[in-house]
Amino acid sequence: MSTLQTPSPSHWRIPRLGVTGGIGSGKSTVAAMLAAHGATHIDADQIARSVTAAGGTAMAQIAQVFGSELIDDSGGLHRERMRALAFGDALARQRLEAIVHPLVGQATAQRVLQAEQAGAPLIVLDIPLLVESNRWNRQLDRVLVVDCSEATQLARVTLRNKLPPDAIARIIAAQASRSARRAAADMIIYNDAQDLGLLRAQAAQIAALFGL
Ligand SMILES: Nc1ncnc2c1ncn2[C@@H]1O[C@H](COP(=O)(O)OP(=O)(O)OP(=O)(O)O)[C@@H](O)[C@H]1O
Repeated sequence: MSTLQTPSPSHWRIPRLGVTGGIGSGKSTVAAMLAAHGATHIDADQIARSVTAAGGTAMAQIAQVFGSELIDDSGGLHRERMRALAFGDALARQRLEAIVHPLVGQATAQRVLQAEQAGAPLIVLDIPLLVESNRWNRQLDRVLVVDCSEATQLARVTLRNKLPPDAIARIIAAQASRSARRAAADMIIYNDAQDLGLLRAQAAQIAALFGL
């Protein structure tokens, strides 16, 4: 478990809760449940998709560095080629991340500011690669990890994305291990049950910890 950092009263601000977990763990579902209790949900994945959509802030740089090969017909990032590149060429992945991640960070910071100005009681940042990247640590007050077995991840992602098992296994292997994720957690929800009611009850307990 990481050390809890309580801001001093003079710097007191709206709490920021990072929610993370492996692919298919249920983090977006939990974040949406917390939003139903009144939290503002900021989705880093959705922000990453918007900066790499046609006209997105990352696209000019991506075209400059990678050429037209990574651009789809609409002018956005060609996701299928990007995935193939990212899994086959570590250097290319790093170059792409060096373009995209700072822009996601900036857009996220802007959304946080907007949520603070709007007086949100809790800001939930849904960040798939929170543990893999060390850029978020200092911006979060607490980290909630949604954890489940690889068998559960495989079953859920097979159902949702219709991806073959070996492709899902590759994604799981490229992400942080369960133990690394749990070591970064202040709170953990174990989400192996196929039961949204149970998950909702756990999310309600977390929301209550923040006074929601
Ligand atoms: N406890 C549960 N009971 C039933 N279905 C669940 C449960 N938890 C998650 N799911 C389902 O599993 C799928 C994956 O959940 P979700 O999208 O929240 O995961 P995620 O961690 O955000 O995944 P990704 O990283 O791929 O975006 C969804 O279809 C969701 O409805």
